[in-house]
Amino acid sequence: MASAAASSSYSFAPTRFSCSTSTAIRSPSFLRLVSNLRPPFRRLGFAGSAADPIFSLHVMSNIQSLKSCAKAVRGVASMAKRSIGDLTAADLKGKKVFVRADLNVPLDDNQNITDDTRIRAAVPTIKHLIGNGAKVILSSHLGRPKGVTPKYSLAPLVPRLCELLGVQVVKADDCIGPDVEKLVASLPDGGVLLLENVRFYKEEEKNDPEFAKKLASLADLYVNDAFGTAHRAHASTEGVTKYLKPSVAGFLLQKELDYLVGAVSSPKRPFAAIVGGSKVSSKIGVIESLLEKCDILLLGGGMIFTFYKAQGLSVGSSLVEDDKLDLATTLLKKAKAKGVSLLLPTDIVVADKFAADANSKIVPASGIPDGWMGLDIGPDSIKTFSEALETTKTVIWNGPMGVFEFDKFAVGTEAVAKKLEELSKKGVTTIIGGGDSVAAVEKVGVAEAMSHISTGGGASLELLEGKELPGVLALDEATPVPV
Ligand SMILES: Nc1ncnc2c1ncn2[C@@H]1O[C@H](COP(=O)(O)OP(=O)(O)O)[C@@H](O)[C@H]1O
Ligand SMILES: O=C(OP(=O)(O)O)[C@H](O)COP(=O)(O)O
Repeated sequence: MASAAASSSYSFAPTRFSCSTSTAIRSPSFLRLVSNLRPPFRRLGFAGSAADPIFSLHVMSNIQSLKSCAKAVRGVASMAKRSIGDLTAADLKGKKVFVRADLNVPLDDNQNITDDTRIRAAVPTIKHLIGNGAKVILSSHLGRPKGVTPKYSLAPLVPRLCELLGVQVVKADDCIGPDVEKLVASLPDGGVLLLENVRFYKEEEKNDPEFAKKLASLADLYVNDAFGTAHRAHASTEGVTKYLKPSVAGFLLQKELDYLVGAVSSPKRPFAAIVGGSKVSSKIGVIESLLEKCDILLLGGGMIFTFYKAQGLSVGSSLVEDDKLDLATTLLKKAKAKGVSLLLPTDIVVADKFAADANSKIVPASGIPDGWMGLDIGPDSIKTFSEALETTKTVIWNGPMGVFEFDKFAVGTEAVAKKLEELSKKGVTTIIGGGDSVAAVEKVGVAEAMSHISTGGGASLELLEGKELPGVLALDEATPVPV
């Protein structure tokens, strides 16, 4: 399992080259390869910005240099998935495109969007389709409804979508059926129709073929940009691809794969991974997989106490998984055997109870008193971790260093977030692998600085574990690179 990501069947290789073709490529590794080419073999035009890095690199180059790039990239990634950038304007003009996005955003009690990150992340793909005169049929789930549930309607998303896209978005009351078909038929080129929550049908999560066929019948081609749901084999993420060709990746999905597979599989070194969060059991796969690739592994969060106990230290009333002590020992041995520098915190902030107003003190890792629980890493550990990260070129972070929801125990997590901001500004590739780490960098206000922040918690975890995502696997394979 550990090396699965490196040899994954979906990845970031450029999909086709020809002497006269302008090929859109989005891949940090590819950018590095191309930037290493000497002029006159390099003529590059960039679109996008570091702050909104849907990298779009248009390479118009000498065929010989493209062949050498292709060869080198193929050495890293075996098979690529076809992406929206591979479709020409003629492929899109006037076509009905079924776009599966993950617009599963948090709403408050008044149905106001409290974080629109996922909507903003879906915009580049939709705008590209609008700009090329396609008719966009936009689909998503929201929450986990059991049947039709007004609270989970996608209606509250319409104003924000209109605002971000700069066009009128028509909202359907269903996602299949005659009324939807009529709305699709009246959609102008460049128009956007938002279907109702696809999970209002139980057939969606069952990946029911008949339901998938009904969704597919609405459109001419399929774009999957729902990275956050790509680990689900549902009708709108997987089943539909059997009935709609071409089925390609959107810009967001492509970018997530570029970073979480591409940059992690062939990182600029030294490559450091920071793994935290609550339990070892939820991160075993990630740690094992990253041990195959990284040079430095920094561990924090609740999981460290299982490692300490495995080494014979007292952990007081800290979170421990007693059934994972052998595993912790195995992971420590594996790191040693692989020459990975695995660092555990040397000091801990302990609390007398699990509460925001708990009494706290800093103790060495070997001196956790009975009745006290470790809720954050201490200042010495922050210093050691910061120094270890100083010379890195790529850093991936998954899981907070402590109970960052309580301000008193958020110091370690915030220090790591700030260190990553500093490194990012120096050109280090910084990847935040979804989940609570995203909340942490947002809380600290350093999200903008990061190279990539994943929009999928579960999906990014599965990718980092080296698992293949059904929503990605189902997409068309890219045309092999002619060399
Ligand atoms: N020392 C600790 N003791 C108990 N819980 C912790 C500790 N450190 C971190 N946590 C908790 O871990 C949770 C996040 O864990 P996890 O879901 O594994 O991370 P992520 O969502 O980033 O993948 C947070 O709610 C945080 O409070
Ligand atoms: O929010 C999501 O996942 P995440 O909480 O793991 O990031 C996705 O929209 C997937 O939702 P699901 O876990 O209900 O399939």
